[in-house]
Amino acid sequence: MDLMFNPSSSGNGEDLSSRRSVWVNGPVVVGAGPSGLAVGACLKEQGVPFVVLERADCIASLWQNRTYDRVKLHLPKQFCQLPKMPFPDSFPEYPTKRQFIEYLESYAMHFEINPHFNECVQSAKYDNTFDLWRVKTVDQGPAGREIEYLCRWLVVATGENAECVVPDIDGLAHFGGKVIHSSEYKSGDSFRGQKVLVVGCGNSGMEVSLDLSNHDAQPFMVCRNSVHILPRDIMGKSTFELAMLLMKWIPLWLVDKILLFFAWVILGDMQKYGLKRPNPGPLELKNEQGKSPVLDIGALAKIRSGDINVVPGIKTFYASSVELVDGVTMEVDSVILATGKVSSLTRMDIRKPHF
Ligand SMILES: NC(=O)C1=CN([C@@H]2O[C@H](COP(=O)(O)OP(=O)(O)OC[C@H]3O[C@@H](n4cnc5c(N)ncnc54)[C@H](OP(=O)(O)O)[C@@H]3O)[C@@H](O)[C@H]2O)C=CC1
Ligand SMILES: O=C(O)C(=O)Cc1c[nH]c2ccccc12
Repeated sequence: MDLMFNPSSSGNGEDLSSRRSVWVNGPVVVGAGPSGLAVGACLKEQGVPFVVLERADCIASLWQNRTYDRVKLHLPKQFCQLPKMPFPDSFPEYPTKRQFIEYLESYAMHFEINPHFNECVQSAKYDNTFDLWRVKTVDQGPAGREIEYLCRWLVVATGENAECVVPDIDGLAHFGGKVIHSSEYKSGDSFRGQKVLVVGCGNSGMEVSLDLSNHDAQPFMVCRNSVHILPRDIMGKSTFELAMLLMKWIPLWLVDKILLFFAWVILGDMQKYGLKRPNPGPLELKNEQGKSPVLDIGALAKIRSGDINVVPGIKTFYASSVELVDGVTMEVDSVILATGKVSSLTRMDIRKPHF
């Protein structure tokens, strides 16, 4: 039987060398992003042994490898800090990418969380016979070694942004220019002087378009549908904080009306620029469809000034141009797909216990 309990590892899953099955005397946590680290810190404080499995070669790989250089948290730091260790006082209200990563690294070090890197979870199945989880991983290295972790508890902390959404748009394969997903975008520096089609108008599409414009590129941002744009701050307070505060006292629909009133006063009517608002309010939309409102950090001013152009949905790509649903065809040099990300839960085969 390949089930090998390993008392010498004292439940921390070390000393695996050639073994294929490892007993973890506590939970297995999948993912070493902010949530996985937070779970690890809380378990550590309680003296519960655990193992964190991470497919990348570092903690917080989304932040380290799949965000652009100038990104900042767009919610104030008090809403983004992890349990038991606040952000340093010296950090600004909206920490930069570098600061956030620095904080997460010192957090992992402080709580002595040492994830098993380069181990990608393929499946997690609950074995009703033995009353334990069987978590299968594949090493991301060339050997592709497989390990099965056996544990009684499983924490999946793989986040909502694990996999890039790359839509199948007509003709895109024939487009001759550069095509990247927004998660590969680092800076507008390499797009100077180019006409760049940014597909999608969520927070990524808006922020990438702003960054492109700040680097003397000419962004065209596709808004095929509608989007809620809110100011990041309202009268010196973050919109998020204001929304959370109001929600304690008044119903969600009324908070939505208040947010939209402030958005209208501060940002004006954006419809004339091709940015229609969805019918449900911003909080209702987030609650019911998980769609985040855009928090404006400067893109709207660029849209108003004509430095960023909003265009409708895409019909077809050609070798060096794109045809839009309104019949207009325009030459573009590059395409950035700011079309979102999804959780990796559907890729992982997770079977819960049946009682
Ligand atoms: N500074 C920060 O903190 C930042 C935070 N984020 C967060 O990351 C998460 C992901 O954001 P983001 O990457 O913007 O993804 P989103 O899922 O929020 O937005 C995707 C956008 O792509 C559009 N889209 C998808 N497919 C197509 C298509 N085939 N043609 C045209 N448009 C298309 C969607 O339009 P439709 O609505 O019609 O489907 C939508 O506008 C969010 O929670 C966001 O708040 C992102 C960037 C910066
Ligand atoms: O950061 C995100 O992805 C969000 O969705 C933030 C968010 C959720 N609900 C809000 C209400 C007002 C402002 C921001 C948000």
